[in-house]
Amino acid sequence: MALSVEKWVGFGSAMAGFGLLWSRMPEHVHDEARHIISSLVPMLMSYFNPYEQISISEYGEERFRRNKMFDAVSTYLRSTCLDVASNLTAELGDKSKDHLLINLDENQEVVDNFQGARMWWRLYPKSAKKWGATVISLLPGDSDEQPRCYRLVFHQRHRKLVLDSYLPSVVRQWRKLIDTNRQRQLFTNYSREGKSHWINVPYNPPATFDMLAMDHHKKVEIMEDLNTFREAKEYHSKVGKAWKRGYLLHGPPGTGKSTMIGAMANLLRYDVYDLDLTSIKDNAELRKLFLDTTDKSIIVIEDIDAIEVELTTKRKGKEAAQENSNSHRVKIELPDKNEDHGKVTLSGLLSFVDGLWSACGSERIFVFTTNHVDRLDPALIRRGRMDRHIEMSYCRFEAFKMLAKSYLDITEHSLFGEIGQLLDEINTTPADVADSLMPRGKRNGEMDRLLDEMNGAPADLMLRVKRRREADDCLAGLVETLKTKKAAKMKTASPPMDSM
Ligand SMILES: Nc1ncnc2c1ncn2[C@@H]1O[C@H](COP(=O)(O)OP(=O)(O)OP(=O)(O)O)[C@@H](O)[C@H]1O
Ligand SMILES: [Mg+2]
Repeated sequence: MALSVEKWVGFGSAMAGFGLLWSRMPEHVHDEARHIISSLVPMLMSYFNPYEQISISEYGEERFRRNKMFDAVSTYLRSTCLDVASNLTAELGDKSKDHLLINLDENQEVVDNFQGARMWWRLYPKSAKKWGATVISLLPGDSDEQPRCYRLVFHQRHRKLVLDSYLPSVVRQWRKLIDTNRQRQLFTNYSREGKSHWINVPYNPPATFDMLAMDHHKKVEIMEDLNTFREAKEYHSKVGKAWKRGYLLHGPPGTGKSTMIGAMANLLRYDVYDLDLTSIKDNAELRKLFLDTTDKSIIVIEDIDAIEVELTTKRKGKEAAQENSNSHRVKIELPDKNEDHGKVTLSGLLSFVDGLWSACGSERIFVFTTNHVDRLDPALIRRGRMDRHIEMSYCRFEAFKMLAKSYLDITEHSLFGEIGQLLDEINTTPADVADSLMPRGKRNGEMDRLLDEMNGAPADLMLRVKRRREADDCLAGLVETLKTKKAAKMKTASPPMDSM
């Protein structure tokens, strides 16, 4: 069938050539005959060549810009038609060290079926010449050095199907595939010659919601909220709301706020933009940075309280400001009269969170973190602006059990009761507990002796014994740490003897 498609297309080219020849010799032919033959040529052409084709060049109109449709077709064919192809190419992808990228080789033809219609695809090499036939060409110019291009051949009765359904479905599937396979990026802003830019690095945060130690119901609620947000494109357009969501994560240092951001990025597979306000000159720069962010991203401003303190001090007057003058806090200020020129202002920031500019771009999540929620300006945290306020708190027994499962792979132990009680009595952060649960690999004479005695036992049994011993050590160490903290707390709580 492939051959016959080529034959028909070739025949069409011959007919087209004939039509061209005819148009070049008008003076030798009677006008009326010329008119009849000219109108017959297209009919003959479509009779003899019922196939049409679409070319999708590797580069767009301006030559230097890659044609995304070409990439869409490559990805689509890779996922649907490789099984039937005999000539393939292989290269190492940049996603991971062993990630193989298999593609169709040049000149390899494959057939795809779409709603009962057959589609013939072929990748033409760089210097391929144009075909004749009826061409809807996306290929620019007439230069001999044509870039590589895919040619899609289909029966002319399927033209509408191809243009209205088939190609859009190729693009849809491509977007879905790149969404799941894409390497996520972590962006941060920096300033060069007075201008702000984003730089990025590949981002694979290790944190997941599974390993996040916090109240289970709260965790499930947050995950559901994020999943609902991701699916809520139509809802947002129906109610006329920008498709964005604001989270305020608050709690003492080491309670998992940054870890939660990584877990969110993992769950949604979004990029993260870590916005450093200290290096932004003014609102115009801030706007530029926001406009440079992409959809499906989390925009993070950490320690927003540092900004708010400055804001509050400015409003409270110079005295209070002086107290904080040697702090490293960010200069975000309310626009005093006409003073907003040359500064990043709170209103400038808020215009992106839920003001006029928030409608630019969609599927964005804003996350602000703070250690001091009480210091924040109500304007920043009012409901509707920050959709959810999530408190990350000290480690209690339930959170501890999650950490023990992640770090030591245990769900019960004789010390659990004592640890639970101590955690109720003193405020310890999950970061501190996690630190105690990390096996230090320190030498343990008793364990070495035991393992020596077990010499010759199955390897997995030895490993289990080793793990169990490590867990014993870590939990005993945690009990010690917690007891020391409790003693210190009691000492500060009770008045010194000489004051009695
Ligand atoms: N809730 C938690 N669940 C699991 N691990 C946690 C949790 N909280 C803290 N950790 C551990 O402690 C480390 C520090 O936590 P993280 O940086 O997320 O705290 P934070 O709340 O962002 O602190 P800060 O306010 O100082 O920025 C993490 O790398 C993680 O290993
Ligand atoms: Mg943090």
